Amino acid sequence: MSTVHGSVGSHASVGLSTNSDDGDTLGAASVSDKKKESPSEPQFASNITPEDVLKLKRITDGYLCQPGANVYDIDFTRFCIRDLESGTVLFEIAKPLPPELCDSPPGDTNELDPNAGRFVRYQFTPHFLKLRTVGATVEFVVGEKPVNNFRMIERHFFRDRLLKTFDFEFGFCIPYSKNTCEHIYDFPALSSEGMEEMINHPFETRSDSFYFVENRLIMHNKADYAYNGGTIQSNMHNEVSK
Ligand SMILES: CCCCCCCCCCCCCC(=O)O
Repeated sequence: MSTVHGSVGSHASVGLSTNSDDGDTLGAASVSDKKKESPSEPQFASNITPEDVLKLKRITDGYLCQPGANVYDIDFTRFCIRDLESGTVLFEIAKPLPPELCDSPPGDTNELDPNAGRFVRYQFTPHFLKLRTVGATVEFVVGEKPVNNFRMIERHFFRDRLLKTFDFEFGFCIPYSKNTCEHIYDFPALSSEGMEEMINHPFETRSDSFYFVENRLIMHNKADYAYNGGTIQSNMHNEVSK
C-alpha cells in the first residue's frame, strides 16, 4: 500500500487506509462501529441535516449514516496537514492501491468491515496543541453525479467538552473530477491546564466529521487523538482504518 509521511503525525478525512509496517509508518487498524447510541442521537435518520449535527452536545457513539449513503462515490485519495506558520508538513497520507494492484492477502478484514475507512487514530506530540493554524489539504475524486454544495462540518471534543466546530465548503464538483482544496483550521484557545489534561488522557479527544451534499448527510467519519507522543520520529505511528 502506498503511504507517504511527514514529521508529526496524523491524517484526517475519509477513505484512506494503510498497512501496519513499523513504528514510523501509518498502521492499519479496523475499528468496529460501536453499537450504543445516545438517546438524542438520530442514527440513520434519512435526512440528517447540518443543523442537526451542529446541535449535538457530544461525540456520537455510532455513525449517523451508512457507508452506502455516499451515492456520489466521493473518494478521498490524499490528505496532508501542514503548520501554516512554519510550513512544516505534519502528516501526509495517500490512499492505498486497490487490492488487485497490491499484495494484501485475500480476505483482508478491512474488506469485510463495512465501517473500514471511517475511523482514524492520530498520535501527535504535545507541541501540536501549541500550533495556531493548520492547513489540511484534501484530494478527492467524485463519481458520475455532479456534487452541489459539498460541505464538511467537523466537531472536536475533549471528553464531553466541545473544543471547536469547523465548517468548510468544498463547493461544486463536476462529475468524474479530481479535486484538491486546503481548509484552514484556526486552533481554539486552550489553557495550559486544558492542554495538560488532553496530553495526559490520550484518545479522549475525538472528532466527528460530517459530510453533506445539498444538506443531506452522505458520509460520517471519526477520529481520535493522542498528544503524548515522544519525538517527532516516534510520533509518526498512526492507526488508520479509512
Ligand atoms: C485541539 C483541537 C484542535 C483542532 C484542530 C485539529 C486539526 C487537525 C485536522 C485533522 C482532522 C482530521 C479529522 C479526520 O481524520 O476525520
